[in-house]
Amino acid sequence: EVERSGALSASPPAAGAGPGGNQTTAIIDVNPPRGTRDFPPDDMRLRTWLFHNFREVARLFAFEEVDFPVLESEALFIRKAGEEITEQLYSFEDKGGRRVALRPELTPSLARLVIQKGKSVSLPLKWFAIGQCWRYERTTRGRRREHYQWNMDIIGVPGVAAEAELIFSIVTLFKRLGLTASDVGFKVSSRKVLQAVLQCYSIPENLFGEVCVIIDKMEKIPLSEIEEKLTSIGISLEAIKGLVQVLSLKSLPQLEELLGAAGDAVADLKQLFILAEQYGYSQWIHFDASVVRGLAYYTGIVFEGFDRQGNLRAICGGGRYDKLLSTFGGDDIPACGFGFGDAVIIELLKDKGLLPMLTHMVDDIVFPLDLELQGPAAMVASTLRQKGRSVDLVLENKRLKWVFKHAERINASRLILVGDSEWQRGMVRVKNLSTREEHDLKVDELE
Ligand SMILES: CC(=O)Nc1cnc2ccccc2c1
Repeated sequence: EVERSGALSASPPAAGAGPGGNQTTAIIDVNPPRGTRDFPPDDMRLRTWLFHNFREVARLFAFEEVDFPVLESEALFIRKAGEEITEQLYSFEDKGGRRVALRPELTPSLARLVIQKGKSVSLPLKWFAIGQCWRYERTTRGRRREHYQWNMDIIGVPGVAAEAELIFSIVTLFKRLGLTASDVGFKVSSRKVLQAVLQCYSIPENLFGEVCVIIDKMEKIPLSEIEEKLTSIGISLEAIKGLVQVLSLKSLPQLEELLGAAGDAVADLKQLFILAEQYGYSQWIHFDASVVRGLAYYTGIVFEGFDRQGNLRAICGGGRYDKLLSTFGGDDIPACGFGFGDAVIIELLKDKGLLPMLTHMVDDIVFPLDLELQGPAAMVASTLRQKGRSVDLVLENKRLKWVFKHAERINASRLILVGDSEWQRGMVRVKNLSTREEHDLKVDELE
């Protein structure tokens, strides 16, 4: 059992036999830091498979991949709306006295890059990124402190056609993973609904973000606490009643009745549902006024992907954020996007028996039958590699029994034996490991 007292053990053992002899070798905690994960081969294959599907969908939708530093200026994420994501910011002061943070999300970095690029990029932009995001979660909840997020963003398109396309890109991903509209769906609403209500109770615009963040906790904390938080930021009881009422609406016609067809909240939503019909994914989405999402910067359509069984947290979420770039000092550029985490989707696929069986596969094992043939064996390996075959070259003097066992473990298709008598004739012995058939081949006949 490895010492679990932090990274280096407090009481190192007596002088170890480490290099230099007289150093004491501290016991390193071989587990990753709390809330983080390693990706050994099996897990890495699953992650690579998932990210390959993210990238394939992005390619189908003609999005370009971008990336940013995992470390950003803290200022990028400081928002006064009480969001969990900013309260759990993984931030610190670096050796240059700068306030920096491990990014908790990708959207602010994307906004920063768009502004930085300014006129040198032509709108609209369709960019995507897959990046690790961090939070400093009090260990009491034992939740993960990092996850990978797939983000897709459309910058410069003011109309809901952008949101319709983004939601369809997620539908496309779900289909690729084997999920159907009976497994998952999207709840769709618009923050313009809340905006309309706040306006009719003449609540100041600057409270909008905060109200949304509080309302987003509706399902997580008791209504009394919601009311208390809203009251504490100056929202009248009457306005709170109005908010709660509008959030419980179950249909667009009901919403239209309450808000009137005038407000562009209803118009946006109607247009989005018409587009969804035309894309053919209507049965994947429905209006749900209670969807708010917990990020302060959303200004319009918001949506979240959920499992219809209702066992899991949201699979993904997104929306329109038309003001974010201008709050960073950029031009007033409309934008919308979503984030899709690497955790809930895997749990869902596990529940549905849809996880792929991924194994390490190698084309050829090359084995020199004795040490003098290591050189020729390496040449045979590189000939095969030049033809694009993956080759595991046996690097030590192993018994043939071990080589066969090893071939099984790595699912090799062929075993290439380099033996003295064959080599004298420029040949190697090729054993097909599934048919057991074997024959001698000239090296340059190998493919
Ligand atoms: C289920 C899960 O791992 N969630 C998770 C894990 N780490 C995060 C880190 C930053 C922001 C959100 C995060 C969300």
